[in-house]
Amino acid sequence: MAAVSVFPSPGELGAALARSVAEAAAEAVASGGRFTLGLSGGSLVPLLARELPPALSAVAGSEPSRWLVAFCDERLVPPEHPESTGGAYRSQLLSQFAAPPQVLWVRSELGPAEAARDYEEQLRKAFPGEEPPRFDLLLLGVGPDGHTCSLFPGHALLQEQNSLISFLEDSPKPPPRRVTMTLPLLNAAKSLLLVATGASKAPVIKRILEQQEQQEPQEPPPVPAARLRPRSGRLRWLLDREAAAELREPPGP
Ligand SMILES: O=C1O[C@H](COP(=O)(O)O)[C@@H](O)[C@H](O)[C@H]1O
Repeated sequence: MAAVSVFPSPGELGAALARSVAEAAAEAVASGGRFTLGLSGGSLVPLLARELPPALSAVAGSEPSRWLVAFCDERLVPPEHPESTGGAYRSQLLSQFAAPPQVLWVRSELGPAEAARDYEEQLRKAFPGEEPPRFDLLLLGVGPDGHTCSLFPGHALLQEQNSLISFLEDSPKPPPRRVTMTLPLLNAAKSLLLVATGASKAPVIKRILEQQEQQEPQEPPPVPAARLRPRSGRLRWLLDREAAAELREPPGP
């Protein structure tokens, strides 16, 4: 069963999220020399930009210069476009680091298929000998429809078994052209942290947690985020009170 923490406000959730990232970074660097982190876009960007720098200052050994950062999905728009996840992280978060991490960028100037192929190649090079690569930590969001990364309900990409990275040109949420990590890569991670805030997410959070709790489902759960079941890693949800409003017995922080 997934671990679920509920916070009184998005601010308190953000502080706890940043602390968890800083602690995971220090632990990974101490044991393996580097910290591999996957970032999602949307509401996570401003949250991390505000909370992560101070949290890193408080945890020794968590310096970003020892990190490898990748994006869990990317919208195929120019980096300066307001919808670019990489562009948003570059201007809002990475620009705050004195010594930046190594970053795997999705090359949005390429067509979708070529951008996905190039990004998968970058990933494989960054994790030599690991099949599939196992990120230390992936930070994931979830939309009100239950999508996570750019994996949308009912989309054929949910069936992908072979590629680590795939692309779509028909995202129901604009912009339509995107590159995304696939379920085999996501579920290989050592740790997944799912973050959701706001009342618009409450109904889907209830559905996801119910679907995730099924031990051996007959069918793969229809909601994409409910298919996050790390093979041997940890999965933890961070919710604010509004997103957790429909849970029967909301847990505490
Ligand atoms: O389109 C996307 O949506 C999800 C959820 O975003 P949020 O703003 O509702 O948190 C996000 O995780 C993903 O990276 C993004 O491309």
